[in-house]
Amino acid sequence: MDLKRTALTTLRLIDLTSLNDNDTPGVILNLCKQAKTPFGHVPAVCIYRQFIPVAKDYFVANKLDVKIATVTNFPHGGIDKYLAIKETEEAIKLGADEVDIVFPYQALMAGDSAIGAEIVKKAKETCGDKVLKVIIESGELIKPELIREASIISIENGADFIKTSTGKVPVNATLEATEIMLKVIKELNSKCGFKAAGGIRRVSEAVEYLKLTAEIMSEDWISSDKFRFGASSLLGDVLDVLNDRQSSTDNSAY
Ligand SMILES: O=C[C@H](O)COP(=O)(O)O
Repeated sequence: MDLKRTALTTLRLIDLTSLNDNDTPGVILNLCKQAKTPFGHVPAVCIYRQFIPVAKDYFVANKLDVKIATVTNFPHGGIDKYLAIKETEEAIKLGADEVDIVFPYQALMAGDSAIGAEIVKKAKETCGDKVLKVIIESGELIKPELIREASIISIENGADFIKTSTGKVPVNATLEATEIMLKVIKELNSKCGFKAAGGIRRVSEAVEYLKLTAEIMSEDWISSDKFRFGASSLLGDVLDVLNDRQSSTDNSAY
């Protein structure tokens, strides 16, 4: 696939993200305006839940089918299940189409796998037919066996997607974690999707994730109902490539 086609594929997989403490309704409105480009629109925006109404109003008024994702139990993946579920309920009430919940990864590292299973199960019950993505924070889990375990627990308890990272820790999406997570999805013969998030800023990086995913799952598997990039600045590079401003560092394609 040439670089432009790869950029177009990438565009159709981006959860365009703004999760900053200084976000305002104006910042989020601006993000929503960027969701539609001359080359098509991204599948979703990912924002804090207090901004869901702003985004919803904008997409409804502009008749745009861009999903609204938000985050809960974010970013630390605490073990307070009541809080995690209350936040998830609030998100759904506010109109979220997709909830990205942080798995209690620190509890798992300390040997407690039960709380993760419980939170994911209850969160999926709360989401109903809305999409639940479970952020396992693979860069903190570090060990392959823990990344595997968090992925398995999430999938077995109802995750619609497993997601690498919050974007708020030193190590975010990596190809190593991606390989482990995709192999779990495959092994379990699961319908679960995958989201690589945090630190992916260029088409030349995105292409490596697409190549790996095509190798493990197949090229046909890669569509927005199964694969997403969570990214705050990847769209800029995608548009540079599509507009012939070709800023992506190399000519990788897959
Ligand atoms: O879920 C998405 C991440 O928070 C975005 O991270 P990024 O700002 O490094 O692209």
